[in-house]
Amino acid sequence: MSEHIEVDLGTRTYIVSVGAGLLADDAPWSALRACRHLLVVTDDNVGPLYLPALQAFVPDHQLPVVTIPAGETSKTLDQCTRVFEALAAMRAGRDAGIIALGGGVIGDLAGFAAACWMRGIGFVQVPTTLLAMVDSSVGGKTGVNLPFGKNLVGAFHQPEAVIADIDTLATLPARERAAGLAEVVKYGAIGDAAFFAWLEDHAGALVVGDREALVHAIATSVRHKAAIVARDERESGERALLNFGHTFGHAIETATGYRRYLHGEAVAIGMVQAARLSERLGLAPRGDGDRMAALLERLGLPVHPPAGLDAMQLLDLMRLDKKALSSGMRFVVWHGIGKAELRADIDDAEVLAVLEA
Ligand SMILES: NC(=O)c1ccc[n+]([C@@H]2O[C@H](COP(=O)([O-])OP(=O)(O)OC[C@H]3O[C@@H](n4cnc5c(N)ncnc54)[C@H](O)[C@@H]3O)[C@@H](O)[C@H]2O)c1
Ligand SMILES: O=C(O)C(=O)C[C@@H](O)[C@H](O)[C@H](O)COP(=O)(O)O
Ligand SMILES: [Zn+2]
Repeated sequence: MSEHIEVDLGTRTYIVSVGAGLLADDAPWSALRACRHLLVVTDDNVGPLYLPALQAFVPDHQLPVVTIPAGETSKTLDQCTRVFEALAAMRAGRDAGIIALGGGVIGDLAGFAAACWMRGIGFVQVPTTLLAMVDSSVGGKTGVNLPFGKNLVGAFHQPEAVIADIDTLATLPARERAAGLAEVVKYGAIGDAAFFAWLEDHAGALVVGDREALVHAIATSVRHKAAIVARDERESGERALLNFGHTFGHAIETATGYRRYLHGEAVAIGMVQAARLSERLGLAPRGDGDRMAALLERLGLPVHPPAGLDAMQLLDLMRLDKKALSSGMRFVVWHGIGKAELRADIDDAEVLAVLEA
């Protein structure tokens, strides 16, 4: 049984398919059927596991593949250049397409390469991590990191389709599953108190990778994201709520060289910091931050920032956040479980107090 969720963007509308066995049918191919050249981008964990399923559809020739070393430190312009070199070697034109097979690192990087090659070619997202299924494969934010900050070079470029085969989650390490659950908690925290309560009731099942619970969490998350993206594709307003916890989280990832924390782990810490900031400002009811931290901890996520990070350095990194305006930083503040708001009037001193706590 598969779920098909529409991301309604007019002529660029596409479907997110969530279900079992999708890699074994021709779903990733059908969206790119008109492409003269196809390139698969994957990483060195995912490729050996799931490339054979894609290759089965073209038994007569070897699929062109770029394999990136796994992990966040590969989300770079250098690795993106390898994709461009492969496209050039194939003599790929504007009718070429890319299949992004992997987690969010692969989806963001391959999507960015697709956005840039000849000013834009088609691509299909085939997410294989929970995080990529619930968040990164949907919505068209693509890009790479710089040492100065996360996703600083990027483009909005929507995929032609998203094929989330939940069978691939069977090989995903538990730590990676937990990282994906952080973004799932985010949807409940910013806009769906009933879903947040469901997550509290099903935390045990989610931690052990119960299929039914995961499918419900994925489909609910994708529905939330698809609806927000359809209303505000380019983050001129509401979409910024999806950045809850990310101003803090991205600064932590950057300050630790993209090595110490998975993105979802940094977001978990960042959401708790955003909750604490909101509590300090009297915006969130006291106790809701503790409730969120308790859920995240039960899901196996960190909720405290590491000791030894310099608060001023973090504040400086946060100033390069994409939500910032000439007037200063903007924060997604929290009004407690199920409600968040984008605000531009937050005093740096309050932020510093949270960073120093
Ligand atoms: N574009 C967006 O809207 C958006 C949203 C959220 C996160 N992101 C980005 O996504 C990235 C994080 O994505 P991620 O958490 O998927 O990380 P990731 O892509 O690094 O994948 C995590 C790890 O799991 C491995 N892996 C992937 N699928 C597997 C499978 N099925 N079985 C076994 N191993 C598997 C990978 O090789 C990697 O080591 C970050 O760069 C973040 O900034 C983007
Ligand atoms: O889709 C969005 O919009 C998000 O903000 C989702 C986030 O989970 C994701 O990490 C995103 O890549 C962050 O975007 P950025 O604009 O802050 O780089
Ligand atoms: Zn995120």
